[in-house]
Amino acid sequence: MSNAAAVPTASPFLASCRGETPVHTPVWFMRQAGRSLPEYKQVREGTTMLEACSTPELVAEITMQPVRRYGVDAAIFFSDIVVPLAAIGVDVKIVPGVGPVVAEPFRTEDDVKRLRNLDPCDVPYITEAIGLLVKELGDTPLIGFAGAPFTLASYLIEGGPSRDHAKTKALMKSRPEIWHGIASRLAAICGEFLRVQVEAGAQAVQLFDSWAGALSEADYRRFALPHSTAALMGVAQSVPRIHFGVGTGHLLEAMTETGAEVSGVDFRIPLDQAAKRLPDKILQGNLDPAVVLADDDALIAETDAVLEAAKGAKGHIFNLGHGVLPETDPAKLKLVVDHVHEATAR
Ligand SMILES: O=C(O)CCc1c2[nH]c(c1CC(=O)O)Cc1[nH]c(c(CC(=O)O)c1CCC(=O)O)Cc1[nH]c(c(CC(=O)O)c1CCC(=O)O)Cc1[nH]c(c(CCC(=O)O)c1CC(=O)O)C2
Repeated sequence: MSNAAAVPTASPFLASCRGETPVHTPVWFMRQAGRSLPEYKQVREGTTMLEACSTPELVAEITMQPVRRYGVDAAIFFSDIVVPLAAIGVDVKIVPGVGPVVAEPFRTEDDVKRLRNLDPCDVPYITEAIGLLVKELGDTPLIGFAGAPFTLASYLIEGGPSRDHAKTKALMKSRPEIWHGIASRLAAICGEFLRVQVEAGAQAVQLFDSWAGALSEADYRRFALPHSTAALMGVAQSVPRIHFGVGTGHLLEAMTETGAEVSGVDFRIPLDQAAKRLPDKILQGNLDPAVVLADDDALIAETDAVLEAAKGAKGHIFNLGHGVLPETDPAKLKLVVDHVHEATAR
């Protein structure tokens, strides 16, 4: 970590990431920008997701929309986990209602060579968009992000979203040299994608291993952990790193071995249990995104339950336990932000 850690920060989010005591519990939401906001749908008219991600002015506007509307303590860069893959020439599309779809799945030794290193000049729009955002965000930190090697590899090998990741697991076990060839190249690509964002002004990063929960602990340690560790290594000495996965209650300890300073917890495990297992970790989460669709009383009660459960943690960043659901009413998220700030003001 750079010596910036020695200088107290005005940002409750960065203070929490560093284990310092913030003026209130910071709150932001995964997928806070995007389909749940009417203003997002307006600006996205007529552009594909990947076109939007490579248009700096659009990325900056979309990233700012939830910051303006909610007063969250951090912005997350509006991009997507497949952006670096498209940038190096992989034929990947994001199909609305489906997700990332890869035209020619990766399955053979020759396919490994299709993954070249990412160069900053492949993604000039990332540097430009973050340059615009840093100016507009002022004291609100920007979180950069990347998808983790296992999750990205699953999209490349399966050819799109998958429930059982069967082709990925079969390849792992029958051709481990192909698996590690693909995953190690993805780790280098992810690491460079994170580094470019930090270089441009992101003050924290999050590595999303959305599908790691599909692995047993033994398989996670053998096939995923080394590559997630490599992906995070590139920004280890510069900014706080958050590592999050879905359905990863059985992997909490193993995922901390990537070196990430903050552990993202999904909504399936209470934060007091996570705190007992990770006593020296800052925890992020973990309201169930579906609860945001409940009535206000239930929503506040569940928000208070998350805050109560987090009291035993070394530090807490309030978030959902997965991304904001597209059908979410923005007024509900505003209610959560204001309540968390009021309930935890020091
Ligand atoms: O249709 C649109 O307008 C774009 C939808 C959209 C995408 N990335 C996006 C957005 C904005 C938003 O979430 O509304 C934009 C996006 N994708 C992501 C992030 C980072 C974050 O979650 O805060 C963000 C930025 C969110 C923000 O700036 O607030 C990361 C992402 N994309 C993806 C994944 C892995 C996964 O969820 O499968 C993940 C990891 C996070 C997670 O687990 O939720 C892949 C992906 N990209 C995308 C989709 C949605 C496809 C669909 O259902 O239409 C999907 C698959 C899915 O979410 O089920 C496209």
